[in-house]
Amino acid sequence: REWHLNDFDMGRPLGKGKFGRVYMVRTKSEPKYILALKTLYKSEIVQSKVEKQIRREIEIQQNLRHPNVLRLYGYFHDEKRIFLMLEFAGKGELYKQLSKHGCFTEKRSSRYIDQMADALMYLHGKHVIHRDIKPENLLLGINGELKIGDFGWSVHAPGNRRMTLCGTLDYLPPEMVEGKEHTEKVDYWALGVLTYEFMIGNPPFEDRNSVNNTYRRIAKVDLKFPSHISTDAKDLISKLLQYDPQKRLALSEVLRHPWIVKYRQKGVVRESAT
Ligand SMILES: O=C(Cc1cc(-c2ccc3c(-c4nc5ccccc5[nH]4)n[nH]c3c2)n[nH]1)Nc1cccc(F)c1
Repeated sequence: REWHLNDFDMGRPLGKGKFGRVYMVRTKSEPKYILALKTLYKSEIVQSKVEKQIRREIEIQQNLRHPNVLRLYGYFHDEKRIFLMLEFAGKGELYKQLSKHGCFTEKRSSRYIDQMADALMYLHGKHVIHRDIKPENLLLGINGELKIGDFGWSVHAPGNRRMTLCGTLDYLPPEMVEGKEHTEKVDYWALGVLTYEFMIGNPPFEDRNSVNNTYRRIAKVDLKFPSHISTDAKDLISKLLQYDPQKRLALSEVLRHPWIVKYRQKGVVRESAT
């Protein structure tokens, strides 16, 4: 069906995404749905020459259905703007929780990584590489479930698009730092970085003062753990942060890893990844 801006009651702003703002809105007609309406300005999209990327992101996200992937229900536009009807995530942005707590407990981190691995298995099953996994792109549903919210850099595998290195380098694997061909295995590396950051509060190869040194530390896999990290957690992270993409632990193995299994919510039935 065709949607228009006047189908919605406007709520409060939820955040400033890239290229535009996101508002909490509700449909006027029954059943009243709450969703996150993202506005993208056509002028900005044209100026930044990202039209193709936005089209790809819409096309990818519209066809994804997974409990840990934020839904894109549809979109519409007027002469100046494009409007995206995105799923409303009841508990907001994960990185705000991470900065509020500093870091998460092993149990909370393990449950998030369990959900991430499930979502990534689903995406890779559709030959979608995310390529931009980081706390800023994750949202939390009303029951605290994790939702991957952004596909700005996802491509159909295998990708080797030269990407402008905007944003953090912390999640880049060696093969992308070295501009080599990359596959879905870049997401395995990022999953390792994410696990580390959830538990320690900062990414493993970060050097706040020098971008070059972050590159160097990534290429060297210069991985150090604080003493309080459990052996199981260190084992999983080390098996994901392997220089050689082929050596990285497969997602199916992540889902069976002791550090993931021991914290898995009892009685939670996992929808088998289709
Ligand atoms: O730009 C994004 C990603 C994106 C998602 C969001 C976003 C931001 C916030 C929310 C929220 C939300 N819930 C909250 C609850 C409390 C406080 C804040 C909250 N934000 N729910 N859903 C959201 C979605 N901003 N940007 N997707 C996109 C872009 C272009 C094309 C396309 F198909 C998708």
